[in-house]
Amino acid sequence: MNFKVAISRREHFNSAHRLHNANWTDEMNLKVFGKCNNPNYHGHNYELEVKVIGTVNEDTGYVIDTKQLSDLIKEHVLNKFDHKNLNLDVAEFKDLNPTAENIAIVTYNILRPLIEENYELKIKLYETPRNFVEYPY
Ligand SMILES: Nc1nc2c(c(=O)[nH]1)N=C([C@H](O)[C@H](O)COP(=O)(O)OP(=O)(O)OP(=O)(O)O)CN2
Repeated sequence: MNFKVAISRREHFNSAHRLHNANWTDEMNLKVFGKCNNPNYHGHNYELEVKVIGTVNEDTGYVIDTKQLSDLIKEHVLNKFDHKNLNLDVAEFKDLNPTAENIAIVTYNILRPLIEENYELKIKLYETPRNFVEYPY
């Protein structure tokens, strides 16, 4: 029997960032991004949920081992983002605004090749307890 199940792993990381569009004036940046444009950067305690949807393996009873999923996230995402300045330290955000939306897309693109091809992958990222994004939607 092919049972399709979604399994998720939650991790967290702390990063600094600044929302800024280099093609705009300072005034425009301040108008659009407000306090998030502060040149001194600011930090968030991000909560990351990685969901894998696939069929349950009859031998293991797993879609994917959560330990394996956690290790993948830690090695490939958290090592890159945790306790880093996203604008300055992370190559993916050199020319990309580190909004919650873009962090979720970058996370998806990092993990997608590492998850079995015929499994679905979904990212949910909480930037604050009240602001979160989902990709793909
Ligand atoms: N579409 C987006 N909008 C905003 C983003 C984003 O990434 N995508 N980011 C920010 C800020 O970086 C940050 O998330 C907002 O911080 P803050 O206002 O402190 O957070 P809260 O909304 O949770 O705090 P309140 O106290 O509820 O205002 C802004 N917009």
